[in-house]
Amino acid sequence: MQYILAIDQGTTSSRAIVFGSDLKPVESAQQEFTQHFPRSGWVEHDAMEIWESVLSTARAAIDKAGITPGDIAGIGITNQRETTLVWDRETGEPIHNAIVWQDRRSAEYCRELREADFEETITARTGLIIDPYFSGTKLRWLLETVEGAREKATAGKLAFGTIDSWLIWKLTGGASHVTDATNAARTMLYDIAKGRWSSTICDKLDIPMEMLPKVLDSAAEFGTAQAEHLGAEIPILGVAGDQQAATVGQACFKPGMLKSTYGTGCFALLNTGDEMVRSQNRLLTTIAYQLDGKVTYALEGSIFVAGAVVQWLRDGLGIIEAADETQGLADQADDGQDVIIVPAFTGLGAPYWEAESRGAVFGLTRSSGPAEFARAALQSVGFQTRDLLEAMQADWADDAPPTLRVDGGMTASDWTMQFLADILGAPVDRPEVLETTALGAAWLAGYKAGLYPGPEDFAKGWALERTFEPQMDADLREARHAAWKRAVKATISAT
Ligand SMILES: Nc1ncnc2c1ncn2[C@@H]1O[C@H](COP(=O)(O)OP(=O)(O)O)[C@@H](O)[C@H]1O
Ligand SMILES: O=P(O)(O)OC[C@H](O)CO
Repeated sequence: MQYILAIDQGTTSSRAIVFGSDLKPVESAQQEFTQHFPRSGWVEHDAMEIWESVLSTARAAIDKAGITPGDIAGIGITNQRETTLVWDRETGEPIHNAIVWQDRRSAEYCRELREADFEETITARTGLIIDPYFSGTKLRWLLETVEGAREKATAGKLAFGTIDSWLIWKLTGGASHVTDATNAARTMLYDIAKGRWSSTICDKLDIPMEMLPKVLDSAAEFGTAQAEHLGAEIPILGVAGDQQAATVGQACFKPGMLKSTYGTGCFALLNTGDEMVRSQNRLLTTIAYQLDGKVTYALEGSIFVAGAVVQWLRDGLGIIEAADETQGLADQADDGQDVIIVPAFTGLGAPYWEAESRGAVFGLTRSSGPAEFARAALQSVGFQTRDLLEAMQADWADDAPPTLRVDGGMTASDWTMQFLADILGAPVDRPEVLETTALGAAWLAGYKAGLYPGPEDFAKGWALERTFEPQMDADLREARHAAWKRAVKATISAT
């Protein structure tokens, strides 16, 4: 038994990576799947398509690695978080498409909850703020909207899950309905201090608790994948939301360590140890990981659009064919123009939390073109990160600003990483392994299987590929950031 299979089910693609006993990736496979946008601000996924993409990438990675499935000691699953699914326990059929984390359809209900003065109750228990981002109000929408759903749910016939729960259910042939603490922490239904589902919140949102999964540690026995799926019975031993798995993969095990992941969105997590830091700056308090029954907390800043702005250049505007063309274009942009894109396509996340804002472009001239759009798109990611980190430093003031460890698909862009260092005025560390999300999930499973070392020795294996040092003049940096803040303000007031 010398391998671990990591399944990384992301917002735009599913990936499977086989890791060896030395924690190095052996082979991988990846598959994109369909994004459904039925209305403005709505985003859905077909849960069966997700399941099939996971199955086929997992099989392909095992095939490519040329290993015997029986030699896999365990499976680690990491997933896009908050995305909400309800399925029928008897038939195993989803009752509706999955409602994706980016989806804003429950914005109106969130406003009602806030107006009913329920935010304090939610924040005190879950560490979150009221926003359509989290699963709770999406789940309520499904129960209210899908015919017969509420009656069936009350009768215990329906199961709710985030994508980890769905994949475990499918892999185990319906034997396990479970999740881990990091995923539970994103539902807006879970009490992160008490470590259990909150009946107060479920009552208020009218969610029958019968439909909620059992919550386990991030390294635990989640069930056994049936042989018909991957060629052998394989235990599922590690589960974490993708941002938490990246925190683990970046070996941010000590309080004060910070990572930021650039995929579809961008998520910065600061390890706060056993302290549940309550943000004064509209950041989230969440669970970083739960090992051996012990919870480690984090402060999180969540940005909904990072790499997605590059996808928009490609799919929406058609000005590039591939993401990596953006940096060449950005280099050609006219220094005399200051085009700013505020990519609030699905509202603004931390620290603004403006669910109903939509994107805006500022500073256009007759000669603004693809190069200026590409530069503004990449810069928007740096600007948003600075807003997050400023909020984080205000909440975690007694320490020196931590070094930022970055990962995720977009960190392949040197241009973006250099601008990030410039606008932060601080160094940015990019590790050798950019697939830290999958690595984190693999480590959780391998740790549970006894194949991988404990956190301290695992952390020693973290290797730096490159540090981006800030080069921008300080006055220019502040002027640029001030222009961005004005653009955000104007975007919000245009809602
Ligand atoms: N060279 C690049 N320059 C800019 N953006 C990139 C580059 N490569 C990938 N991206 C962006 O990174 C994202 C993919 O990252 P990934 O970590 O796979 O995301 P996810 O897990 O959310 O599906 C896409 O949104 C893509 O546009
Ligand atoms: O799929 P990603 O990597 O953009 O991550 C999505 C997050 O988990 C949403 O909270």
